[in-house]
Amino acid sequence: MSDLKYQNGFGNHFATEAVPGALPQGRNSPQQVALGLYAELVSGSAFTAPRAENLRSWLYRRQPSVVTGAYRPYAQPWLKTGAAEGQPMPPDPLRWHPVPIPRAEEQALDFVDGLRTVVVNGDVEAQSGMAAHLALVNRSMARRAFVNADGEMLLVPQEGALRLVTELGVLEVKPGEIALLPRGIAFKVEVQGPTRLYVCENYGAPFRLPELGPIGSNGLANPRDFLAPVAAFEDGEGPYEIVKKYGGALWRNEQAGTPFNVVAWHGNLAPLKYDTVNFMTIGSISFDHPDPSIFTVLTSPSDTPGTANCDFVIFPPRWMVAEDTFRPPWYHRNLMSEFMGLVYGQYDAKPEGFKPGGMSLHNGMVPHGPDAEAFEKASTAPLAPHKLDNTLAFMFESRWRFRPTAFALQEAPRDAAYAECWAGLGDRFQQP
Ligand SMILES: O=C(O)Cc1cc(O)ccc1O
Ligand SMILES: [Fe+2]
Repeated sequence: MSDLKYQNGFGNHFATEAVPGALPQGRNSPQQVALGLYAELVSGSAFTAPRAENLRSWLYRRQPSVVTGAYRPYAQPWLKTGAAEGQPMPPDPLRWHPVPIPRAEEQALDFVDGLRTVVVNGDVEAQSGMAAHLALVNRSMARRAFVNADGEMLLVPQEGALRLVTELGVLEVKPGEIALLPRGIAFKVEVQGPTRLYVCENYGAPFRLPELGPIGSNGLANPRDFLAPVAAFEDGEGPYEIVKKYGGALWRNEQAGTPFNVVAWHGNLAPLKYDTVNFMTIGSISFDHPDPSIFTVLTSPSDTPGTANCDFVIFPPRWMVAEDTFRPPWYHRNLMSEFMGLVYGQYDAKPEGFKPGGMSLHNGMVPHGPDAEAFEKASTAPLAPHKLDNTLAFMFESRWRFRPTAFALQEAPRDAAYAECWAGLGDRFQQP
């Protein structure tokens, strides 16, 4: 990893130039931009969105993005979009073991070709819903960029580090960190070896920090820990391939030069990275297991208050101190649908069966909770303060039911015996 520079602060209005004097001062679109650059505005919201939700950045670049070729369809049969491309969903809990990362000699996969959609919901044309993908990657993108006009992408690396070259600069992320790439911003993914990541593709309202209510003005994910890149552009000759996701399909074209030609930019629409070690967890210091919403890092609201299009929730290392309390999650059924992954370590509700790199799906109103072994242990454990350490699980939680893809049901290593993990929960009623 190199010593990249970053700018701090979720939602900040950043200003950065890779060459001194490139950024216009006092106006956005002077008659002539310095250094022969072109001005280009990228909006992540309607122009008229309320100030608190308005997202846009000004890019000063060597050529504007209109200088490109015509698009033709690009085949990526594993990439699916919206509920319509999912399979019928049984009302069962589902779980998968880690999907192996193919060896580069067997099947070379970059980020675009390595995407495997696991679950989908919503409708991309209605700007609502999301997909959870895996990306199984063993090769860097070289003169190829990806642009997702269908949604913003939240990357959760699980194995292997990523170098993300974006129009707005370079970010490096490793397991334990996440990256948020705004809709429509070109990026490419460089890897160092076999790499697995979870990806949330959010068709809905952009992710933002959750309201804190009575928690107050600090805590959970603090804004200053989100890092944006500084302006950087690449040199190098030769054509570039642009792969664009647009309307649920992939398209490709060739253009003469690199899209990573932005010499300066300013604004609040920017890729971000965040290290989950900076998440300030809050939990019970008296009794009872709180709702997992206390672990929300980012939320994409829907048009119903408090009922998210998608919440990104983490289960990081933390102390368990609650008295006279069954400390793991309770048994439950929820309106919301829960897709989970495990970056590393053990998850307290499923210490053995849920593997790092694996996935689980508990859709709306599907009962779930600790497996029989976890129940037994937690029901009899001494309630001394206990650190859940070396662990990071996460959840993409959505108001819309997820549909698994054909890949998830037929290709991925599904744990066919998942439901048996609860079979040992016998009737223990003691009639007085
Ligand atoms: O089901 C799960 O494992 C996720 C979850 C965790 C928790 O602490 C409370 C509720 C919940 O859905
Ligand atoms: Fe749950």
